[in-house]
Formats: sequence, C-alpha cells, structure tokens
Amino acid sequence: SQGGPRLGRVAAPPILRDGAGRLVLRSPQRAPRRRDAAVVWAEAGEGGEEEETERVKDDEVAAGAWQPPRSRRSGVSKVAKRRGPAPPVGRYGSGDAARARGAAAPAPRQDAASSQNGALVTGDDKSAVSALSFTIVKVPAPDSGVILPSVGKEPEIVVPDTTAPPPFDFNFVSSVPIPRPDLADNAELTEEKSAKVVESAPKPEAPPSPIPVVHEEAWDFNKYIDFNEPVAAKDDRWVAEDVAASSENYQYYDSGPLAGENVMNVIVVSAECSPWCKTGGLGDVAGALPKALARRGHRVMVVVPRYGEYEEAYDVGIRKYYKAAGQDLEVKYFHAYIDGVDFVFIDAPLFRHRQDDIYGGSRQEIMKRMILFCKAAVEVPWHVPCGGVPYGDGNLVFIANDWHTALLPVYLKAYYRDHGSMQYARSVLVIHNIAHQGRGPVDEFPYMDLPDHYVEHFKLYDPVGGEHANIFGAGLKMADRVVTVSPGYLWELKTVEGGWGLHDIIRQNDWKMNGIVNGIDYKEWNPEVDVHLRSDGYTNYVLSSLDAGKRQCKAALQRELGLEERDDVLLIGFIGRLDGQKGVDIIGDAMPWIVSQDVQLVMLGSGRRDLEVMLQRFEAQHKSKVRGWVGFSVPMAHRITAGADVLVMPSRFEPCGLNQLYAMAYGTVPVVHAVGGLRDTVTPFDPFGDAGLGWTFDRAEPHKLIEALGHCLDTYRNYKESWRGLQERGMSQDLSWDHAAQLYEDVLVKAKYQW
Ligand SMILES: Nc1ncnc2c1ncn2[C@@H]1O[C@H](COP(=O)(O)OP(=O)(O)O[C@H]2O[C@H](CO)[C@@H](O)[C@H](O)[C@H]2O)[C@@H](O)[C@H]1O
Repeated sequence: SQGGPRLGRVAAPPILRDGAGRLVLRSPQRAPRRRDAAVVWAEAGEGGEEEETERVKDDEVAAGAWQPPRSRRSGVSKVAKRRGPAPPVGRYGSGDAARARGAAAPAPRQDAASSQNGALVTGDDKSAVSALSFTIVKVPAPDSGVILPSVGKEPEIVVPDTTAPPPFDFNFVSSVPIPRPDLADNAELTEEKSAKVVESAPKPEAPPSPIPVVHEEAWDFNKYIDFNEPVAAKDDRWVAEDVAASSENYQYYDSGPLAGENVMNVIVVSAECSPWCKTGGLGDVAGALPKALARRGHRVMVVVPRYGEYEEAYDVGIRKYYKAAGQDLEVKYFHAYIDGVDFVFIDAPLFRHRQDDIYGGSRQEIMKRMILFCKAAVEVPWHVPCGGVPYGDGNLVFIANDWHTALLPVYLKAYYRDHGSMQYARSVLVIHNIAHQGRGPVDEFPYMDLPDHYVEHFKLYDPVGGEHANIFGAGLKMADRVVTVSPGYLWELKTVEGGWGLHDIIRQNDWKMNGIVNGIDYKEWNPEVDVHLRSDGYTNYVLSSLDAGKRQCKAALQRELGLEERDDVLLIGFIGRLDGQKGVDIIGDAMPWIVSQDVQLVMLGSGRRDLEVMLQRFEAQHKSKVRGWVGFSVPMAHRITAGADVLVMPSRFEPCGLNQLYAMAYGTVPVVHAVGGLRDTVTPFDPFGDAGLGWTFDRAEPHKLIEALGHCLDTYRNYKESWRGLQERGMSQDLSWDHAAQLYEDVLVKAKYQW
C-alpha cells in the first residue's frame, strides 16, 4: 500500500552459464543486493580474459521499423487499446524501493579512467563515493551477450552524512489523485512484461533456490533521505491503520513495480526541461517522460544545465572540474526531487544567465557548453548523492537527446567503456529533430578531447556541407540504441530527403533504431485541470461539458485578443517555432483565401525575424480576422489550444509534433500535413464511416492546405454531428506518457542485454 512497509519481492537470481556450461549463480548473501537480471557476482578468478561480446541483432525491431506508412494509419484502434495511467508503486513513486536498492547496491566508483574526462580528482571525490577494486571479467556465455562481473571483496558502502535537511519541502506527493492499481491489469501487465523479457533477454532457467525475502523494515530511509514526512503521516491513528492494512493486504495490493525485474537506474540528459527551461517539444518530453518511467518503478534522474535560479533546487555542495575547449571549468550540482524524479541541474559560468537564450552564442560557444555538459553529465551517477545515495553505474541507462547531448554516448565509450569502466552503463540517443546536427569543421575535433582515432566517427561528407565533423552522426554510431519520436519519422530518416545527410548512418544502424510516439503530460495539458484556464473568463472542461466549456474558452480568447466575440465563426489556431520546419509561410501564402472566408485566425510563435514580421504584418492588414502574437507564451499556447476550433500544422517535416496531440485532448480538431508523427497520430476524417481525427493533406503547399481547410469549414458549418464526433474521438484517446514509457522501457531492456 502507499507508503506502508513493503516486503519487497525480489526477482529470482538469473541463471547464466560459464564457458564450460556450468551454472554460475550469485551467492545467497549477495543476491538481494542486485536485481539486475543479467549481472551476477562471480568469485574472483572464475572468469577468463576479456572477450569480445557479440551484439545480438534485433531483427524484430528492424522489421517493425520498416512497416509501410499506410499500415500505421489505423491510429484510432491502436490508441483505443492504450492502457490507463500507471499507478505509482509507493508513496514516493517507486523511488523509496529504488533508493533502498541503490543503497544496497555496490557503491559507484571513480577510477583512473575518469581523469581522461578532464576531471580533476579532488579530495571530496572520496566523501560520497568509495573506490572499489572491481575486476571485470567476462565468463563466456554461449547464448547471450551478457558480461559477468567478478568482485574480489564485499563492496563497502559509504553513505554520506545527509542529516542536514534541504532548505525547502519537496513536492513529492502528486496533486492529482491517482487510482489504486487495477489488480487484474497489473497481474496481466507483469505477466506480459516477463514474457517480453524472456523473449528478448538471454533465456534464464527456473530458479534453483527459494526466492530471497527482503525485509525493508530494517531500512530506515529517514536516516538517508532528507525529506519531510507528509502531514498526514503525522497522524498516528492513520499510520497504525495504514501499517495494519498494508501488512494484511500486501500480498493482494502490492505487486511491485510495473517494470518488474527490468527496473533500472535511468538518467535522462537534455539541454532543456519543462517547466524550468523550454524552447519547444524537447523541453516537454524531458519534463514528462522521466516521470512516467518513474511511475513504472525505475529510479529516474534528469540532468539539465542550470540556466537560471531555480528555487526548487539546492546546492548539494559538490565541486568538480572538467575541461572544455582547453579550459578547466568548475561545475556545481543542484538537486530537486519532484514527482518521484531526481532533477540535477549542472551549474557552471557558461550556462548562467542563458535562461532566455539557451542556444545563443556562436557555434563554438554552443559546442563548448555542450562538451562541458556531456562530460559532467556522464559522471553524475558517481558524484551526486541523490537522496543520499548516488545512482552508480551498475544498472544504468543514459537517455541522451538530440545533437546537444549526442557527445554523451561518445564520451561514455571513449573515456570509460573502452577502458573497462562503466561496463554496465548503456546509452540511448533520442532523435527529436535531425535538422540540427552540431556540424563543424574537422579542425575543431581536438576541442572535444577525444582520442585521435575517434575523428573517423565524426567525419562525414555530404554535398551540402562537404567534409565536416558531425556530432549527431558520431552519437548515433556510439549509442547502444536509438529512438526517434514516431515510426513515421523513422521511416523518413532513412530516405535521402528525410535523413539530412545522416540517412546512411541511420540505415546502417537500422538494427538499433526504434520509433516511439511522444505522449502528453496530462498534469500540464488537460482541459480538466489546466491552470491557464482558471482566469480571465476561461474555464476548465471535460468531454461531458465540452460544448459549454469550449464556447466559454473561445469567447474568452476572442475577448483577450480583441476579436469579435462570435461562437459561429471557425477559429483557427497555429502555435509553433517560426522557422522553415513549421510551414508558417505556407499559411502566409494561403492568407488571401483564409481572409476571404468567415473565419478567425490566431497565430502564436517566435523565431526567425522575417517570419515574426510576417505575423505582425498579417495582423495589421486583417485586423478584424487575424492575430499574430510574436513571443513565447506558455499560457497563451494553452488558451489557444482550448479556445480554437481547429489547430493547423502545415509542417514541412514533423518528427512527432506535440501540439496536435494537445489539440485533440482539448477537443480541437487538427488540420495537418501528413508527414512524420503527424501522419502517425492524425487519422484522416472519413465522413462516411464517421471515423478519423482530423484533416490531413499530402503536400506542404498552400493549395493543399486550402483544400483541407475548405472541407473542415464545410463540416464545421453543415455537419455538426460529424464535427462533434471528431472532437469526441480526439478527446477519448489515451495519449498519456504511460504507454510511451512502456515502449521506452522495452528499448532500455534491449540496450542493456543486446549489444
Ligand atoms: N511561441 C510559443 N509560445 C509558447 N509555447 C510554444 C511556442 N512555440 C512552441 N511552443 C510549445 O513548444 C512545444 C512545441 O512542440 P513541438 O512538438 O512542435 O516541438 P519542436 O518542433 O520544438 O520539437 C521537436 O521535438 C518534439 C519532441 O520530440 C517533436 O514533437 C517535434 O516534432 C520536433 O520538431 C509545444 O509545447 C508548444 O506549445
């Protein structure tokens, strides 16, 4: 039960064989310390020489990735099958259990290899992390690519003194009530997951020894984790009832983490993260996916630069030095624990005061920031004691995002894994947008502080850029797995038109590519609870109050923007970065037709100066019908999404697209160019079958947009029932991150076992 003492069920020890076919088992005393299904403690000397482990090629993924786009259009039925939000595992998400495991797991280590990272080893290195004398040996495992570590002695756990509480209360209790897990569902899920593990991981045999029982009562987390008890917990009667109920009902209610034995330490590394710093969809994903992974039971951290003063995070007091572009730079770490996720902010002079311009400066300046960020991020699991206990590198997956952090998989390999360190850490690189790659002259390669032969991984020739060093390209080669944000975009990335020069690398690495559609953070983007709809005449609404709610929000938006307040006029919205990708100029080309219709158009965006000027010009020219809001306004984005009838997205390419998902959740009908994730998520309206979610057009051209908007306008005016059906189907989908997190977890498992 939530927060009650848990008798954790521990996964059965994995069964692996050594080269002679003998079973290799972990010792009973050590077994509870790790839940890593693939890793066992073997006695020193049991293993042999380091051997090259074979990567298992993932034909299944390859086959799935190449599904033709048509077959993915059955979006509605697929979406309908999605599961509801996953329940948390404990009061602190699953973090409490994970922390307990973390404390019992071998302490992370720093060895000589870390100095190759430019890190100056200082005295305080020893305080939080004890150096362990690991010997990494691989026992030949005929049917698997699993490495077996060997350790000569019991690891010493050094828990830092964290008795001083942080200067604020953590917001670790979700404000949205989360339903109790559906038992049948949970059991089914667990079964389904374990079936998948058996399929994808090295096949274990039946456990020979009884499942060890972990007595978590013995673990006093208050001693190690410095957060205040929730007020309710101070009521003794409540505590007593809870304890009684939890021990009585444990076997029925607590089926453990949804991730089952695949529970891992996951570190998401991103240049932006909502709500602290966001310029687009990457920020949304970095803010939401980690929470969904934590709900599944993983111990999850987000590492992000500290561009401003974030009041939730406090200085953990650790200082490190890393070299970036020839300079030794001091790095500090700030930490916050929110919604079951550790947020670690990397503080350095290079990042400070960049809050409103996080990608500003020259190309070299941006590169220098990202070099420093990646070097520091890869060692965070050693140095930063989140909740008292660092993550360590024993059961770890990094999720890097876009070119900004594509150096992380490269550093992980070059500084550590090539030198026998961080052998159980993996990296997954997510492509949100291939259009930005971190290209630069090959001459700049030395700034990255990598061994000379690594230059070959960076070198790329294409007719546009000539020979250059490509950071994204190198990251894609080095990562253990790659995810892109929709299957449709993955398909496009392999084409010359869609791959932007990296299509060959993507094709060659097809075996590790996966397409997973983003989700919605329903705490942020949900008309029922949206905080931006609580003032200025807006209102929250749900499907049953859609008509009244939408009408009120539409009127409030018209009022706020000084448009005529009319319910019968089609209100079209656009929200997005103003650049070539989003196709706002296509709306510009269609403007004569748009203003000739009885419609209103509201556009919100910032970016390219010429496109900003275009928005302002249209507003000036068509004052009664058009509004062009230049700037970045999160409240206005929410209000347009709620108040508009239609959201138009004529993107030339769109890896996933979040605004169309938000629009559908708000009963706003999307009209989109059928490309990438837009094609995957917006099933075209079928007036005869009363099916579909919006209008799509097949070329990013003004006359195609006009044609789609024409049909849309006709349905809005003349077929009210069909319109209502479109809204209802859009709102009824489960687009939550919980489904996507489950798919990410499958990729993390593959990264861990197949390489
Ligand atoms: N002027 C403004 N004011 C306020 N909010 C604004 C805004 N302009 C944009 N936004 C917000 O920024 C986000 C943009 O989401 P997109 O999916 O369009 O992202 P983007 O193209 O940046 O990201 C890339 O990454 C994401 C995430 O993977 C992919 O979905 C996408 O296809 C890919 O191009 C939305 O939350 C939107 O509301």
